[in-house]
Amino acid sequence: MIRREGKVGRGLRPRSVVYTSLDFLVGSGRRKTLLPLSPAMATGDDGHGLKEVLVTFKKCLTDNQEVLLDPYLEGWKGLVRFLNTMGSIFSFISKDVVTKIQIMEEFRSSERKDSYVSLQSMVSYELSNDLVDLKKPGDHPASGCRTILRLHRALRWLQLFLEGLRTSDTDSRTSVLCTDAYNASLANYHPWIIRKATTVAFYTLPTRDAFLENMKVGTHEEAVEMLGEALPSICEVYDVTQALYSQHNLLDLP
Ligand SMILES: CCCCCCCCCCCCC/C=C/[C@@H](O)[C@H](COP(=O)(O)O)NC(=O)CCCCCCCCCCCCCCC
Repeated sequence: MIRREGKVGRGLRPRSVVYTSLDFLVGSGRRKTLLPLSPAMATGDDGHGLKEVLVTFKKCLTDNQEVLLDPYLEGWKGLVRFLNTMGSIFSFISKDVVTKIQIMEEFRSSERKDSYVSLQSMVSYELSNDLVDLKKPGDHPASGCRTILRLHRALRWLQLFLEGLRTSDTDSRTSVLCTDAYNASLANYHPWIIRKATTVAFYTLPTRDAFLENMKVGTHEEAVEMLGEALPSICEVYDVTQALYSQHNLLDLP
């Protein structure tokens, strides 16, 4: 049983994250139907630790600095599995990520799949074919460019949170680390209601020690060491994507 830091988590009954139309749907609201998840993705119980997940981001970058979409999505799927072990209060967040992963996977299995091999090829293909709503929502509400932008902003949160976790004292509160990382990144793009729900969910996060254990990487020291090894590739993927989006003026897509 994971020990919780705040009051909100007490008395929570674990339930597997199974998406139904009755669940609180957050996000664009453009896709109301979610495809069923594999049991591992739904419960988070795949027996793997966070190391394997974070290492996946290493595989994203090619020698010529292209970000490959398949490992990028694999990394996100692993993060969703991990998030699902944190309790059902986070299901509104994992649902949103799953929806975005599914949008991207559909591109990767469409007849235009070759245009979505990397973020660079996706940007080039979607822009040259006018497939992106640049100023306001229009005919392309779920373009690859805007969908990846949402995940890209979340990757910044992950980077800041993991760095906080890595460098903090043993008695630091994960809810504070998480809130600080959120306020410095994603919160700037979320409306009040999402910020509120998110901050409440953060209060249920386990203690730093329990969190490190849940990563299944070995001792706390080993977990911290692993974060130090994994973070540079996450930062690199973030920086390359940021430069790509900045170069094409895509950082504010609606
Ligand atoms: C471990 C605690 C996890 C805390 C997660 C912190 C991130 C909080 C994000 C809150 C998102 C709320 C849900 C809805 C968001 C959408 O409105 C919004 C905009 O999308 P739209 O333009 O299509 O409408 N979506 C987004 O901004 C994307 C959010 C993606 C959140 C990804 C969170 C991944 C969490 C992975 C946890 C893994 C932790 C590992 C650490 C060791």
